[in-house]
Amino acid sequence: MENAKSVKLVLEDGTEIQGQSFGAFTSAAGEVVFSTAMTGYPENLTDPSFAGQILVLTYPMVGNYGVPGEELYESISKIFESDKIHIAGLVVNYYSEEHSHWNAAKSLGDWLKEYNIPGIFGVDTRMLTKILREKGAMLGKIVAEEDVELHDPNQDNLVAQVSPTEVKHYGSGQHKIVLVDCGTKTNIIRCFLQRDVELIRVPWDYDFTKLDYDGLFLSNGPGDPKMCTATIQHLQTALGQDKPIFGICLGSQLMGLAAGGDTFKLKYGHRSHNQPVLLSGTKRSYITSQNHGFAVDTNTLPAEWEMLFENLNDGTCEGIKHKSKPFFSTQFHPEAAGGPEDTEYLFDDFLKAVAEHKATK
Ligand SMILES: NC(=O)CC[C@H](N)C(=O)O
Repeated sequence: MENAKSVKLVLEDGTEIQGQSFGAFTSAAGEVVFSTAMTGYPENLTDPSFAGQILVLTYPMVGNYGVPGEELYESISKIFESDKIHIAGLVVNYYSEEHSHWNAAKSLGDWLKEYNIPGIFGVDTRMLTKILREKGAMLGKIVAEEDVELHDPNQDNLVAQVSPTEVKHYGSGQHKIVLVDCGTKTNIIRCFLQRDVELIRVPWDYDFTKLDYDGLFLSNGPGDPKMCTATIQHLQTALGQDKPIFGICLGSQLMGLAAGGDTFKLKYGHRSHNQPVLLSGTKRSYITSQNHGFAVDTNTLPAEWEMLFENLNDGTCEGIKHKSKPFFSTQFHPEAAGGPEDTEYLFDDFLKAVAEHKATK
C-alpha cells in the first residue's frame, strides 16, 4: 500500500515489529492472541469474545474479500456476530487493499476505521505466532504516534461491557429458552430461531431463576470466566433444579465453575476452525470452530460430572456433562460462524432434552 504510515507492534517481552498502518491510525493495547483460521474475519472481528484482544491472523493474505453489507434476520444481524467490531487491534501479513466479492460493501481497512480500530500489516505473522506459542499469549500494543501503556484485559469485567442491559424476546415456538447473554454471537440466536423456540435474551447478571422457562442456555463471552460471579451464582440455583442447561465456550466454563470445578488459563488458547475434538466414550471425532484462552480443569470436577469432549491436540477439556441430569456444554462453537457446522446437531440434542423433560412434567 503506497503512503501507508509506519506503526509498530510491541510485546511485553520487549519484541518490537515494524509494520504499516491500515484501519485507524491510532494506538491500542491488549492481549495478543493468534488465530489460524483461513477465512472469517467479518465473523471473528465482531465476536464479542475477542474484546480486549489484539488479533494476529496467520493466514497470509487478509482483506481480499472485503466486508459484507449489513442485513437483518429477525431484528438481529444476519451477517455479523454482533453489532460492532470487538477486537482491540488487528495484525496481518499482507493486507489486500483491493477487495473483490459479490457481497462486499466496503474494505476491511475502512471498516476498522469506522470503529477506530488500528490494523498493522507487513508483519511476519507466522514468525510472531511461533513466539506466542513458545512464550504463551502476551500483552502487547500497536503504537502509532502516541505511546500507550500495556493493559491486561483479563483483569477487567469484559462481560459486563459487552452484555446487553435489557431483556429482549425473539421468535415464537414450543420451547421457551432463556439465553444468558455474556457476549453472545448472533449465530447462536439464529441457530435457536431456526428451531421451535421462543428466546428470552437476558443480561449476564440478570436473575433468570425467577423466569418461567423450559431450558437454559449460557453464551460465549470475553475474558476470565471467574469475573462472572453473578452468573455463576444464578447458575448454581439452576443446577439445583433439573431443567436442561446447555453452555457454549464461556458458558461451558461457567457451568464448570458453578458445578464446583475450576478453570485455568491455557498457554496460548485455541483459535481456529480446525480443532479436533473427541466425543467421550466413542471413537468419533469432530472438527470444530474455537476461540478460547481458558478451559475447565477436568480433574477438579465433582464426581457427578464428566468430560464430554476432549481436544485431540492437547488433551484439554472441550465440554462437560452431568452424569444424570440434562446439563451439558461445549468449549468449542457448535454454531460455527465461521468454521465447520458439523456439531450444530447439539442444538437439536439440547431441544430434545428440553422436550423430554417437559414430557415428564
Ligand atoms: N469464546 C468464548 O466464549 C471465550 C471464553 C473465554 N473468554 C476464554 O477465552 O476462554
